[in-house]
Amino acid sequence: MHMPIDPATIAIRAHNVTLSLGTRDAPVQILKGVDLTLLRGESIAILGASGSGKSSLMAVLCGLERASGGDVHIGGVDFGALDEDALARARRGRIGIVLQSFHLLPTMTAQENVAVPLELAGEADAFARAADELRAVGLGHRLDHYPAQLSGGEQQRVAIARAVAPRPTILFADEPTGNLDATTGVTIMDLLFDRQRAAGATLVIITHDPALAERCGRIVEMRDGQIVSDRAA
Ligand SMILES: Nc1ncnc2c1ncn2[C@@H]1O[C@H](COP(=O)(O)OP(=O)(O)OP(=O)(O)O)[C@@H](O)[C@H]1O
Repeated sequence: MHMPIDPATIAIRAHNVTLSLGTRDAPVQILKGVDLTLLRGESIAILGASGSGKSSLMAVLCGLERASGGDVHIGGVDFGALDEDALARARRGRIGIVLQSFHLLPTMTAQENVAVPLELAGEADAFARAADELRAVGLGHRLDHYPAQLSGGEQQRVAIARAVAPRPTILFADEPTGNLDATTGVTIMDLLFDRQRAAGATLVIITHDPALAERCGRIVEMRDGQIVSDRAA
């Protein structure tokens, strides 16, 4: 028997989500009716072959891409009903994203990269908070370094600090260790789980790596734009 889920425990609820891209004459059905409920504080791996729709699903779940059909509620807010400004406001501070290729701003120091989003979110002590977050990922001695002066693993630590600093309720990581060697990758994942737990955030990790997926509490598998399995790890 299924127990009903308390709505207060839901971080994201996607219902019958479809995504169609391409041109009007040649549309491509990328997501084909995805139902997914993610709970507060849980960690979920989204596993699937290249082209199965993992990144597209993430883009829809975090409001970067609008679903063509169905609906996405994040923290109880219906993202489909928001205009662009309201969507940007709703995303800010609520959603953190870590990508494979770090995406740090090259003209800003590590501390500035972390502080600027905090300032945008209206934090009064953004630079002090940024320094604290960088210390928490072991980069207290690299505050004034520019991305080009940091190793790949260090850059990903900055990206994690930046994503976590605004205390998001949901953290997305798309192949976060894809550009790192295996040992650095494990260290980075340890940090990501550590910071997730500290923030009490829901963590969604997109990966090809079954070993990494097994470290999450739950594994969702995609194939050809659909979820084909959803199980506890
Ligand atoms: N703008 C677009 N127009 C048409 N098709 C697209 C567009 N963006 C993505 N696709 C297609 O949608 C499918 C899903 O892509 P997506 O990037 O979500 O897959 P993925 O599972 O994340 O793959 P990977 O692991 O290789 O990153 C692919 O077949 C891709 O070619």
